[in-house]
Amino acid sequence: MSAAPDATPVYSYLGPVGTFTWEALRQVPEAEGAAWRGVSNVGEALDDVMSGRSVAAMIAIENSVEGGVSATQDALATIPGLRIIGEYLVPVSFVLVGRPGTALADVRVIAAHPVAYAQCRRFLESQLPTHGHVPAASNVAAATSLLSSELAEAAIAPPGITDHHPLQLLAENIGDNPNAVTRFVLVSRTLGLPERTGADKTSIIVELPDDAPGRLLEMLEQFATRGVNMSLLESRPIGDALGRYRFVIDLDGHVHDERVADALLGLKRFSPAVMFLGSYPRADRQQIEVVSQYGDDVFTDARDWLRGILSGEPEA
Ligand SMILES: O=C(O)C(=O)C[C@]1(C(=O)O)C=C[C@@H](O)C=C1
Repeated sequence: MSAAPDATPVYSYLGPVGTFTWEALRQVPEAEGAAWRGVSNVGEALDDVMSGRSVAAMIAIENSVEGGVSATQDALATIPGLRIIGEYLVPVSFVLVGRPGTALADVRVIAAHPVAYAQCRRFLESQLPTHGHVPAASNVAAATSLLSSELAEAAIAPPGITDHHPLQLLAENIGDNPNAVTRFVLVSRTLGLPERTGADKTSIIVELPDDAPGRLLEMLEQFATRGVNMSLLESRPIGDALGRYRFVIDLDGHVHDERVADALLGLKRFSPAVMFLGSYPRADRQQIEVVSQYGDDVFTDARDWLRGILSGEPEA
């Protein structure tokens, strides 16, 4: 799982070893026996994929407490050609660690990954109300920074960090929500569209044509009128002016499902910018229940009927 001989596929992930992103990559059977490249941020991971340095990258996309990871959503919206090919869930919990001999009362500054920091607010506000925060590239990087720098007295890290580094546990289970989960996606440019499994998700990013009243409803109607359920809808600023947003959307189903394909065609006619980010198996492998009126055969029958009319066949 380290240095890559020429033909060995490389997978990029937010390193170093032991991050939650590393945990997510351990769930990918194809990455076993491949070379793993630990990088410092999402941009670097995606750059590896775009340049061909790696076949795929694992990146965090959403946390159940903190919401969407904006760096990931914005990168996927602006880098064309990237495709999500898999989804993975990792339960996340956090500990506070310091250099040996440190007491909780000594802590003035905490090193932490911003997404981890945001998930530990309650503990920090009650136990260390006057602390400062230095951002770290990852949870493990936050912890190891204590060993090479005196910038912070403590770090937010994954449980188990003290098994691998000479650090002292200051507090356990400091996350606001004991059931917190982070959702990761495996992103590639070259590994093809995953097959339909019946338990799939499709991710897209959509812009509205203008800000006329009812445009958002018009976008949502594309799904409602085809029986397509949404499991995620988030807005992100486009960035060129105040009040302009793009929508990050997850749909139940695969682009090979007729109802999903038809909804995408409707969206494409309506929106000036639709980005297809991929169809891939859901992490929970839960089969999607499709109302019979939106089954594949209903769409193909309707198409056959129209084809008959166009070719002049008499109606049966
Ligand atoms: O620092 C890590 O361990 C990571 O894998 C990064 C990351 C993230 O980017 O959201 C992953 C899960 C946690 O929610 C906090 C941090």
